Amino acid sequence: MRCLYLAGACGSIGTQTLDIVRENPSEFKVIGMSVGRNKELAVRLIEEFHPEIVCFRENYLYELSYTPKIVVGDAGLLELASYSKYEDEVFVNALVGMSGLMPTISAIKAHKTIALANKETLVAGGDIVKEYVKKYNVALVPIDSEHSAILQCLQGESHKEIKRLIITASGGSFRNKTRDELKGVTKEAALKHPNWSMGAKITIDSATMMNKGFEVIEAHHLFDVPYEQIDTILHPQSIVHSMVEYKDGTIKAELGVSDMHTPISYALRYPHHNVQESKQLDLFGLKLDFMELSKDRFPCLGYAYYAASRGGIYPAVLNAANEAAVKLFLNDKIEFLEIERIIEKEIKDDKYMEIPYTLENVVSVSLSLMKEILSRYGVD
Ligand SMILES: NC(=O)C1=CN([C@@H]2O[C@H](COP(=O)(O)OP(=O)(O)OC[C@H]3O[C@@H](n4cnc5c(N)ncnc54)[C@H](OP(=O)(O)O)[C@@H]3O)[C@@H](O)[C@H]2O)C=CC1
Ligand SMILES: CC(=O)[C@@H](O)[C@H](O)COP(=O)(O)O
Ligand SMILES: [Mn+2]
Repeated sequence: MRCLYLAGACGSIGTQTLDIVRENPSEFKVIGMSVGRNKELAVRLIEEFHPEIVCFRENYLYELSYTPKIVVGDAGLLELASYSKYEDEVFVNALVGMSGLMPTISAIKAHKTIALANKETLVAGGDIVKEYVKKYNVALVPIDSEHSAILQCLQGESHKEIKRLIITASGGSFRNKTRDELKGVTKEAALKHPNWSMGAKITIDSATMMNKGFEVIEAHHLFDVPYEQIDTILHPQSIVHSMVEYKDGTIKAELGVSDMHTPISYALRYPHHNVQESKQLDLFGLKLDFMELSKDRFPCLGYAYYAASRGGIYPAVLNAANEAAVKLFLNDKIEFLEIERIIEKEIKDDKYMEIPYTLENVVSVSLSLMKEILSRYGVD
């Protein structure tokens, strides 16, 4: 029995993780969960899964039929991640944003396997997280669909044979628009992803292509592949979830329907696939297009490579500026194109070069930058 600690249980990845637990009660048990601001959903999930420890995002009064250990807020997330009683424990990080970094580190210190959806963890603190992974000798398994695909394509292969990783991108909600047509696009339109149903932040990240930039950084850390060997390609159907090209010309790809249950299930069972049948891809009539992904059309992708090349704290600055800018866009404070302008200004600023890359600095610089950008527009 794998014992799960699920942070972000009420979100898109969180609820899909719980679908898998619900269908496989002999394989998985939820020992802990963190719930969000949707009180009704939070209570429903707690009553259904009866975790021993629950982290509430805010300090409301909840009426429950039993008495779990209750913890609250950011400190509570760390308690949830550190709580440990069982043999085979997995911390599923389905939080969104910078809030995912410290709980990941606490869970590593508690010797838990990490099933990671929260890509911001690796964008902001990749090298530091990897040091902890090594020191505590835990497994870090990606949930993100592209990285799940790459992980599968790398099974049994040796690093020296890899030519490049090829990460596929759908193009997001505005993929058919020119840059001129992006002026004045609405939040409602931005939130309509063509292929995946996901939380609001990642859907906007997909529309700006920052999601792909983050995935390049995430892949670099997960698979120890240099940035020069990580490419992206436009693939509007999101059927090929990513590929690995080998030096002998072989390309391995992972294909499937656009359903996050599959990569979540693989991460929970790694290195095994689910033995029960789920949604199958219909190979007849399958149409697969691949096109160049232009950094002129999608500058955020270029910003991610640029921040990565600057190294040190710059990927954390990229992440924090993006997180604040997306929040402003979702709060109707800025236009869509302002997101990339806010990010560009920060990553081109030389002032961050003097800041040593430590965990403390990653957290403090990120939080103060987010606060500063939000305060420019009167948002907390
Ligand atoms: N959704 C997807 O298909 C995919 C997502 N990912 C990545 O997975 C992560 C989760 O994404 P997704 O599920 O879409 O996001 P959602 O917004 O749907 O869910 C995130 C959950 O985390 C909770 N949360 C956020 N911040 C905090 C905090 N500070 N303290 C406590 N709880 C918090 C939210 O609470 P509340 O309910 O109050 O908002 C919400 O329930 C992201 O990093 C995303 O990039 C990667 C690949 C695919
Ligand atoms: C499902 C998933 O992994 C998302 O990160 C997805 O990749 C978003 O799609 P695009 O960023 O390719 O639009
Ligand atoms: Mn992805």
